Amino acid sequence: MEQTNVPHVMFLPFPAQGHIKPMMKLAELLNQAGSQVTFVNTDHNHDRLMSHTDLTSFHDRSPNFLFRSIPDCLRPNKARSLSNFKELLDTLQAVAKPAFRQLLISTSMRPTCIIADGIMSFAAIDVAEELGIPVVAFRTHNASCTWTNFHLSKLVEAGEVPFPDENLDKYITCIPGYENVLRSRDLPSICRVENPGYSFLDFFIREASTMTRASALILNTFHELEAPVISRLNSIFTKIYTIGPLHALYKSRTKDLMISQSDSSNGVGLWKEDRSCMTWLDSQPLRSVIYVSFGSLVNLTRLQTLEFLHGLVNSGKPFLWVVRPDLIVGEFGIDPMELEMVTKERGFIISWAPQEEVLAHPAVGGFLTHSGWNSTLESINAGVPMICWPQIADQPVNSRCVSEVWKIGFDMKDTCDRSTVEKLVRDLMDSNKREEIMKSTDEFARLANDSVKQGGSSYINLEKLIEDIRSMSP
Ligand SMILES: O=c1ccn([C@@H]2O[C@H](COP(=O)(O)OP(=O)(O)O[C@H]3O[C@H](CO)[C@@H](O)[C@H](O)[C@H]3O)[C@@H](O)[C@H]2O)c(=O)[nH]1
Repeated sequence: MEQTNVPHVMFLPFPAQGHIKPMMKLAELLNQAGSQVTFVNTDHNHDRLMSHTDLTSFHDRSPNFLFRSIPDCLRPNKARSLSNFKELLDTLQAVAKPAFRQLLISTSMRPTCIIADGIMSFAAIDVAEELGIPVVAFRTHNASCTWTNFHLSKLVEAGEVPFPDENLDKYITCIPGYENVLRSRDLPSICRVENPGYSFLDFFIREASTMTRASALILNTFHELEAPVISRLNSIFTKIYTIGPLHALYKSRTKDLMISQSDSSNGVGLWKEDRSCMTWLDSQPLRSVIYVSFGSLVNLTRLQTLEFLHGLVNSGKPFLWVVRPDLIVGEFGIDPMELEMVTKERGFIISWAPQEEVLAHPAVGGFLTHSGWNSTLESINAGVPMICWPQIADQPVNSRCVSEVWKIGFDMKDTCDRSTVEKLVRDLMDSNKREEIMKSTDEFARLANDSVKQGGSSYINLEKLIEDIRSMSP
């Protein structure tokens, strides 16, 4: 394989929007700092990304950037949604490692390093070790959930997972630093199992362990938000680069480098954005709108959709609601026309929003979210308080941190009824509770914004990462 002094970084994200998006931002930042980048998606996501990407403007701002793909071996017409997640994970585990190895040995320019998603360690680490290429793990969760995941096997050993009884409000004892924070119900969703051999839990225990063979860890968070747990993570990784919020760091760096951006997601995404909501937002009063989105994976039943709908309408607040097309075609889904009829007066329904821009719009005063980490971080950065309705993965941990640690929102975990939705929307949007919450929301927004400016913690950590990758070059 050819060697040059230009560092070549190969990215391997897990095939989901919430993983690809932050890794793409970092990939572009490294590319703009002089690295050759190869970004490896699955064939399915590669095609989706290409169909929504303005490649001309992309390559104008990010030259020397190659897209490559590997199969995921799921039937082409099968949705890569939550309902097929287990099948996707199974096929990926069967094919990704040999396909990635093949790609590495056939590439004309040997990578200086691989930045692999923490939950793609099964595909990246053995191969990288065999070929002598350093790997840096990128975990797309926050530090709190990453730390929690490193304790999954301890939770099983201690008999705290599977949950010993029906009381989900019991505090967990074996995660240092979280003894008075996390209850059973706040653990990652994979802990809600009947027996510890359950494949998702087993998979995440294995991945957490394999990931520790990486030489360093990248987290999309900022030091000022999670300093205590980041220092605990230093007992596992001596080198940790906290470089979040990455979307904001991206904006800050590209501004400094005077590189133009096309739109909020920089012209790269798995869904096509509908910008019509921006005009609607322009017509709404200051801080009056509640933005509602459950990310790219979470599904709602018809019943849940109706509870949210009535709660929102009864709150009397205008709302902007992202209803993904795949959300409403399911067996229990709701017809978007039906939704639109009921919401006509106060609501605006959209299939995919330019979310970063929506959250930054002055009309938006609150965010009803599933607590995906990207959404949470985007909300923190925009200074928008949250109502959290966590469902899967890291979301229960994130919502607990939002309500109990950072105090920037409410957690409606494990409830879904119209009266709770109505009450929490009113509390968040115009009660004296809002005043309290806004104090910490404003403070964390300030800290997030400072961290991505020149001299800020995330800005400096990105420079360290760039330097460390350069020093790996022969
Ligand atoms: O209409 C929309 C809705 C979402 N987004 C973007 O899509 C991303 C969604 O990411 P996230 O909030 O993290 O949710 P998921 O897509 O559900 O992400 C998965 O991956 C994340 C990172 O690992 C986890 O934190 C989540 O729990 C997991 O569900 C964000 O950047 C949003 O800005 C849009 O641009 N438009």
